[in-house]
Amino acid sequence: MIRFENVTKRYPDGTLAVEELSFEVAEGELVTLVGPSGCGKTTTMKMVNRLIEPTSGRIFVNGEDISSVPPVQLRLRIGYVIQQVGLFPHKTVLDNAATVPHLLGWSKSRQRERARELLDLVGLDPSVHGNRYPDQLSGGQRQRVGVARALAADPPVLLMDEPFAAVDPVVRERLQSEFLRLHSTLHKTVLFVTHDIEEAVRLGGRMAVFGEGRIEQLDPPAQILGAPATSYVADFVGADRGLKRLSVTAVEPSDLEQPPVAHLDDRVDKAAERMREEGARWAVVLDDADQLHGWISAQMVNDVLAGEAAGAADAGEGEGEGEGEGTGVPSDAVPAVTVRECARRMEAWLRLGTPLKSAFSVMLQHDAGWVAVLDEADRFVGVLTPAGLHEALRRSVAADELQVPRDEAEVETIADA
Ligand SMILES: Nc1ncnc2c1ncn2[C@@H]1O[C@H](COP(=O)(O)OP(=O)(O)OP(=O)(O)O)[C@@H](O)[C@H]1O
Repeated sequence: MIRFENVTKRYPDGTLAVEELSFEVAEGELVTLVGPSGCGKTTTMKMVNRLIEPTSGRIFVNGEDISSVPPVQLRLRIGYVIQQVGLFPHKTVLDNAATVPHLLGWSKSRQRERARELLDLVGLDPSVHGNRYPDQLSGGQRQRVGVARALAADPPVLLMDEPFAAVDPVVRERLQSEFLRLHSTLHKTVLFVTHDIEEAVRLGGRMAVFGEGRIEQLDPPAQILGAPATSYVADFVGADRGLKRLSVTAVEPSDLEQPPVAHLDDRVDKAAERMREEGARWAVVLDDADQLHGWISAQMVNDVLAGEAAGAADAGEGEGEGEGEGTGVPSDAVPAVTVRECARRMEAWLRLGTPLKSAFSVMLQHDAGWVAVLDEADRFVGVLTPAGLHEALRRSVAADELQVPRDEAEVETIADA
């Protein structure tokens, strides 16, 4: 959708901002451009809508060499969002959002309708915010209007230059999530410039790490963090790249452990037997529909059984029956207690595909040594433990290096030595 062919930009004062840049962004792809200040990210982006003309080389948008497309016409096809939104202060939010449809000569009612639709899409209520002026909005709301305006004429390409840099971290994270949601439904081709590696990692289907005037690596974030192509990239993404990688590595079935499973209506002594056989100290408890209910521990079961046995022994005293082993009562005198009566609820769960970072956060939040993992249909598929999480991360790095699926990557641990 966007293709750079040997593009160089030298400014009139001799500064070489971009040198022999060649790369391609596929239709519907979101590529983040990240790198230190002055490395040429903005120059690269502004050449796509001809705010800056290359010194040499060619740029294609949707197969068309843009040097032959008049800039104004080109810009109507390319949405553009910048850090200092640049909303017209004397125009209402609705009129700002309708800027491009207005330029395209749409009827007034169609412009309005589209502006309302877009405001809604970016999470602003048109009936509340539509008639306000930009200075009556928060910074985050202004950015949303900027995104709405860029999307109004449904351009296939979106250029975003540090669009969320001026808002506080909490609002930024929310805007990022909303933008990801938007991107997953609208499938625009997006070039997104940012200083912030976390943002580049979170948003980018691929991320382009810029060195001086050139791309050092253009790969999915997980690969950049796991297998940086050069020492420059490794330094740039930082020594904590393993931690950053947590947010782009998804929980997969091969990361999970399979503890014993008990159902609510099972007898606890049977569940205890299963735990004993598998050498486990606890079991996951599922309901009749195989959905997560919670857990039981061997200790909880033993306590219940001992309590029931003592009760039965009291009730049986003086009746002259034979004694059962250990508990002092006949085993068939122990009433059938079900798992339902001693299971505990478990709230710590997540879905397959959740990033490991969120999995870790759920573990910490629930103070749990494991979290249950469910599939799309809410069926229990296994548990993730802290050790499993660590191994998942290491295997995903190894898998990227070997270019194999994660479940085929093996890693050695000190415990194996
Ligand atoms: N109009 C200009 N004239 C001369 N040099 C320029 C001009 N605009 C940018 N540059 C230089 O070109 C280089 C690349 O600038 P550019 O703005 O593309 O970098 P950037 O990676 O976007 O930086 P930042 O993250 O700080 O915005 C820098 O050295 C910059 O000083």
